[in-house]
Amino acid sequence: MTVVSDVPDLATLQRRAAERAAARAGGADRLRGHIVCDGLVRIFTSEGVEVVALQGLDLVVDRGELLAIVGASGSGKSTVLNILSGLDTPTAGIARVAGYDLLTMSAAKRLAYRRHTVGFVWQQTGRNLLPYLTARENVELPMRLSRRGGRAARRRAAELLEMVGVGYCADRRPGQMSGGEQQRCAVAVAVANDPEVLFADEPTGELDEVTAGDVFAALRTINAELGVTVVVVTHDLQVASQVRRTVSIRDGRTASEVHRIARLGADGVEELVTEEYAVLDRAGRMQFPAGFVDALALRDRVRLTLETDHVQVRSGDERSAR
Ligand SMILES: Nc1ncnc2c1ncn2[C@@H]1O[C@H](COP(=O)(O)OP(=O)(O)OP(=O)(O)O)[C@@H](O)[C@H]1O
Repeated sequence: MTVVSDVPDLATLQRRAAERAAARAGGADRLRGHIVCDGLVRIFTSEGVEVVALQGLDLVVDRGELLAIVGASGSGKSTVLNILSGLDTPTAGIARVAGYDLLTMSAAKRLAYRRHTVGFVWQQTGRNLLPYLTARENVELPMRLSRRGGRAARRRAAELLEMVGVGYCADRRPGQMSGGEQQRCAVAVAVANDPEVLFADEPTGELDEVTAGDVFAALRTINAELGVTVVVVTHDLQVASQVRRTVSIRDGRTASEVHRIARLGADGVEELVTEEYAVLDRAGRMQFPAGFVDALALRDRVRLTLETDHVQVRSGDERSAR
């Protein structure tokens, strides 16, 4: 069993996660679209005022992926996560996770979905762990509640704590552990019942950079070793260096994606490169990264020219066009 300190590089983890996920799914051809959001809309009404939190969000996450959703405060990140985790219902659109239709699901199915298909890690450590139980007892608890107690549960709890690098905390209560250790323990609790998908909402929001890195290492290990699809929501833009794909949300829509991919460099050595993509929705709309808009002072209208293999975008300002 792999422990956090032995974690291999991102590319190796990516391959391992894909292999484990394919094994879970029953073949590599069944990996596509573990999570699908299509034209997802969520409108809140409070005191007669409508707030459009999501306005046609598109997102596809494959089985076994490790994905971060980033965005400024109020961009709609928590709204997406609440919908995907079955806590909230969308107003319109498509939201499907592991074959469950989150719009039409009955209350009984929703409960089963939340108990067995998905796991959660929340920002507040107090929401993840019971303070009067040890780390091992916290991890055992979900299994006991699902009638999977006994020696097997004890063994799995110990293995999971080792896997996320806090095996040495097994007999400590949360109050005797650091914030980072508690969050890694929370990751073990979240996957105790072997969910297909793990959602984490700002899991490192209360941690410093180094400790946050340990928590991400734990999430990567769980993703690679168990083949669990992992979706992390955060406002921390630095997170792109910790995961393979980062989706950025702006104004309730998918704005752009950053992919980290392994490539062979000129010297024959494998290197990780970062590529940024804008997301085109079905109506052909896309959002430019804010940095591009600022750099060229793009405003209101832009001039488009179709070339043989690309589209050129220039300022629509007559003076700068001359
Ligand atoms: N229950 C609600 N009632 C009314 N408006 C809401 C509700 N929940 C969210 N909103 C609004 O929807 C928009 C998106 O909120 P959301 O919490 O998803 O953003 P976020 O990106 O997670 O922000 P943060 O990083 O600050 O948590 C915001 O304008 C917010 O005020």
